[in-house]
Amino acid sequence: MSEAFILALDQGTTSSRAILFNAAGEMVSVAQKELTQYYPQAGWVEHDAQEIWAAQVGVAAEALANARVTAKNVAAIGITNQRETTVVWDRATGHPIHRAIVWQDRRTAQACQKLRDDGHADLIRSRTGLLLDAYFSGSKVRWILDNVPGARERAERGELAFGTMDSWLIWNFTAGKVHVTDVTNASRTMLFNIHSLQWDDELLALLDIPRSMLPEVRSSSEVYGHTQASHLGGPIPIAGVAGDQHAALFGQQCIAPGLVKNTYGTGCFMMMNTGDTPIASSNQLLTTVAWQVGGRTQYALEGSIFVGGAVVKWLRDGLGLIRQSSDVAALAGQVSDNGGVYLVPAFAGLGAPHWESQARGTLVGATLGTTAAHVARAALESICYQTVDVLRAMQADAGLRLAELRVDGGATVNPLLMQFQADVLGVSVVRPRITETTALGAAYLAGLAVGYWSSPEALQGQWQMERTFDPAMAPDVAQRHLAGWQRAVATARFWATAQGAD
Ligand SMILES: Nc1ncnc2c1ncn2[C@@H]1O[C@H](COP(=O)(O)OP(=O)(O)O)[C@@H](O)[C@H]1O
Ligand SMILES: O=P(O)(O)OC[C@H](O)CO
Repeated sequence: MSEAFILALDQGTTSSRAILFNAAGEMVSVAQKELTQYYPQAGWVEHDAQEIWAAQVGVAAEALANARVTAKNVAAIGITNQRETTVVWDRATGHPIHRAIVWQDRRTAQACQKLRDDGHADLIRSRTGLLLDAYFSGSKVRWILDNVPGARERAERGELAFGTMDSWLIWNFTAGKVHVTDVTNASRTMLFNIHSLQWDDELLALLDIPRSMLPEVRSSSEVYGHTQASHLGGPIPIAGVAGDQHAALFGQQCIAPGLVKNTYGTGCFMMMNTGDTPIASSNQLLTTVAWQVGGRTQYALEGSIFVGGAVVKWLRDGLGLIRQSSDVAALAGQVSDNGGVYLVPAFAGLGAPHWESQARGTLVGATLGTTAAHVARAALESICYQTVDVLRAMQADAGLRLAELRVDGGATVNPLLMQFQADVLGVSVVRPRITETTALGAAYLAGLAVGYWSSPEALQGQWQMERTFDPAMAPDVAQRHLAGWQRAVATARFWATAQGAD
């Protein structure tokens, strides 16, 4: 038989990608399509689920065509996806009943506050490992049921299905025959008990969500179904599913307890493998399922930063300071430091470890001497400071000090960002040869399920370092920067609480 490949589908916040990998874990071809972002009101973010499906199947076909590979040479498909983003569709027609509500969307912040005021936060934390926040899918599903006319009645009659993007794509690839998700995506819904690995009836009752809407929960590495032949020219087993941050942890080979990765995409997501035991955080981090592979469930601690690389998109699209994202390094590089300017990019509230949902973007320290270059620098630095806050919380929870931080994601191409990250962390930042580790992780999960690779351990030789950024800043200078950042965060929090906020 001619060479076989694994196709990874990475359905991200800003784009849908398809990447074909060979047995050595090398990228053979890539196709990508940007997604439309809808901002119908301040704090709301939506996606068109039909556009996502069309884009995903389109890039999958393109990746195969680019490599002149046909479906019969694809051993399996692995799916990885932006997590929490919520779509509800009609089981009979397959049509979404509302645009997908994206993880960044804050429309349910008040509803979550009400649940907190009513004393439900501890129950949610103990069952799901999550903080009670609008970030997760649960309150978004409820919003759709409460706001789309007739939705609740239809859901109660069993006519509607809920899913995150993995479920939605599998449903479409299998023409509505398979309605599943995996444990990692389920663990981000605020409806899933991470200890029993089951949907939690008490939480479903609390959020008034009928169980009949929910997908069946499966492991992260098994055959869920086959693609309809019409989509990619032949049936292909879909054999791996994981939320993108979980897939990145797997792709970075962080398969042993204590290993940590940070992904710099739209947001920044740091995860530490904690092994077979879920660790409850004392520092406002999330406890989540890392993956379930070969009957073994591993857990992770996570620090979720809502605005990471998105701050660069904001410099480009919101402020018009740069024409393309890659221009940011040159603009920020025009000045040797931030000139006392700090930007807290709390555009969607602050995530870990602050969890201040009412915070908004805050620029402090500007003078008449402040230029666009200082703002660009402050924007890049904000990604790094947020990462320091999360890493400190994680080290405190785990009781260890990290030797190095493995990084990946779109923004890691920026050397200025990576060097400043090492400087303020005081820890080496290690960039692997393949920074598409999210897709690679999904490919691994799928390949393991169909015997394309024999075991997670057998993959370990594939991880290769491309470049290490060692700390080069004097510790007292780093401390001064971090102190400035802390004051800026305090200002953002004051702004949120003093106003009563909206
Ligand atoms: N040179 C750069 N410097 C910093 N950030 C960048 C650069 N190029 C792209 N980005 C940011 O990286 C993000 C895209 O990364 P990606 O991993 O594709 O994200 P996602 O999976 O969230 O869609 C965007 O937010 C973009 O602004
Ligand atoms: O699409 P990304 O890479 O920004 O990841 C989004 C996260 O999964 C949201 O929790």
